[in-house]
Amino acid sequence: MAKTIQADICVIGGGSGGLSVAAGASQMGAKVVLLEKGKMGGDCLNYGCVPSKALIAAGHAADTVRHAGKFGVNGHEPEVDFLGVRDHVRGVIAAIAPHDSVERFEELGVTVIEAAGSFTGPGEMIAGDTRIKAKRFVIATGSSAAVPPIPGLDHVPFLTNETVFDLAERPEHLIVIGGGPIGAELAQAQRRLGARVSLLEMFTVLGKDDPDVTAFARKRLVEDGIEIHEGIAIKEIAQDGNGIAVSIEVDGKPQRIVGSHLLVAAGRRANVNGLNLEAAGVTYSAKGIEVDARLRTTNKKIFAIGDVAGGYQFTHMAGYHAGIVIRNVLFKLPAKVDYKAVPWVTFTDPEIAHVGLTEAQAREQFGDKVRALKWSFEENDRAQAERATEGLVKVVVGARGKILGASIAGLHAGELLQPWVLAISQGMKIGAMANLIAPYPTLGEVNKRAAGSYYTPSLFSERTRKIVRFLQRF
Ligand SMILES: Cc1cc2nc3c(=O)[nH]c(=O)nc-3n(C[C@H](O)[C@H](O)[C@H](O)COP(=O)(O)OP(=O)(O)OC[C@H]3O[C@@H](n4cnc5c(N)ncnc54)[C@H](O)[C@@H]3O)c2cc1C
Ligand SMILES: NC(=O)c1ccc[n+]([C@@H]2O[C@H](COP(=O)([O-])OP(=O)(O)OC[C@H]3O[C@@H](n4cnc5c(N)ncnc54)[C@H](O)[C@@H]3O)[C@@H](O)[C@H]2O)c1
Repeated sequence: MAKTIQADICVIGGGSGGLSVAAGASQMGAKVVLLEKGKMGGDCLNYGCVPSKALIAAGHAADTVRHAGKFGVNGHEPEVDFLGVRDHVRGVIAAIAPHDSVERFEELGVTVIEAAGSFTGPGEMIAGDTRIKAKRFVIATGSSAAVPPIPGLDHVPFLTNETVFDLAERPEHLIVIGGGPIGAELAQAQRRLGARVSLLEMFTVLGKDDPDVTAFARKRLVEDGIEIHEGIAIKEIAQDGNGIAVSIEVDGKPQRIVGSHLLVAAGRRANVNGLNLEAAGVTYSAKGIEVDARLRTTNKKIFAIGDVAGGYQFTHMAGYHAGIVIRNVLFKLPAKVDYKAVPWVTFTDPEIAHVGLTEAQAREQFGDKVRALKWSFEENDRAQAERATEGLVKVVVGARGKILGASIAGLHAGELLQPWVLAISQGMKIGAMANLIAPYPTLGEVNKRAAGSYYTPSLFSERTRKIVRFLQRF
């Protein structure tokens, strides 16, 4: 017979979103139950951001050795110990894991149940042998790799983000399906660690970002030796001896690529299976759980946050959602999401970072009032010293210099983006960035210079010259 617990909030899923709600709500005095069916920390810690960034760091180390010659330092082809790389990735996860552990959450006063939750009605669910009745539920069950319906894919072994970080040896030839952030980041890391890599993308690599900036990442992926096949259709996948054969069509012509390993990174699907959402009156579609601007589902006592809510699928958005839910549930405030300053970074080398509107989106909304300001990393002294001159800041401004969006390609683009996130969230104008004193020599000067270029046409015009000449008479 199941025992019953009463709670103020029951959180389903101990990943980026669920842990933030549970920790916050419990420390603010609510009685919280947290259900986790897998590993605490969710995708980000165990199968996502953390292992991917650790693998990228290993790839970067290999690349630094390989190309050290440009600094006059003995550069050579590095020897990569793949087991050592795997240990490094596991070590990084282990260093962060205590922060997300059952022990820490129980110390914070959260009741953690390590079992899958399933609704049995609009206000209760069952997890293992426990029935939970709660005033509010927060569904934070995340997403998993979507497996495209390609003939033959279900008959061959393939890797996803849940298994790729367990590889104990270098893949001889890794075929990656999907050129989004997961595909591009992992393709480059694996290539730099010595694998041959083929990247297959039905549209364009990193197609969600501004092509002016993604061009820099794409160029480097090619220079690294990744074989990119864009605009292709995958017709069939089959076992070929010990390898895997992928038949593709490029401009109507068939081609066959045989690799040793296959990684599927073709988008995500929301984790709703087994939740029995029908019993709770929660509506969902293939995109995820339907939510309103307060992140309430069709059952107003049940919220959905993070990847399962189907919008921006980033750890920082799951964290942002958690804050909105806490304000709604604990403080009874009608807090709503505001997506005007959502940043994201793809951790290829060079990094690609974006916030706000792209130039195309801004022109669609504001027509020819929009100006795009660009500044190249080549003009930055620090980038020259670091030999990292391949990069660009592109800022989109509207009427009276209002900052609408920014995209950056280049070394540390993710760090360089942050002032633009603040500027857009605070509704600032371009003059604010143009007038700040940027320390020399920093990469951050590119932001000031891009902003300053807004004034170039009027500052160096014939009209200004006439005014200056006139004023010099006195
Ligand atoms: C390879 C990769 C790299 C990424 N890199 C980045 C990055 O650099 N930056 C970034 O911002 N984002 C990145 N992401 C995205 C990021 O991982 C997700 O956006 C984030 O983890 C979403 O958090 P969440 O809380 O919604 O879900 P998750 O963190 O996935 O947590 C969901 C949890 O719910 C549990 N669960 C599911 N169903 C149930 C159930 N019925 N009962 C109990 N528990 C359940 C799962 O076991 C899981 O632990 C990356 C993703 C991948 C795959
Ligand atoms: N740095 C980061 O912040 C980061 C890193 C990794 C993942 N993520 C998050 O995870 C999400 C999922 O990443 P993702 O890369 O899997 O998804 P995605 O949807 O961004 O990209 C998937 C790509 O696969 C392609 N594709 C789909 N089916 C295909 C097929 N049959 N053949 C060839 N190509 C196909 C799509 O055209 C698309 O370009 C991202 O959108 C992002 O929200 C973030």
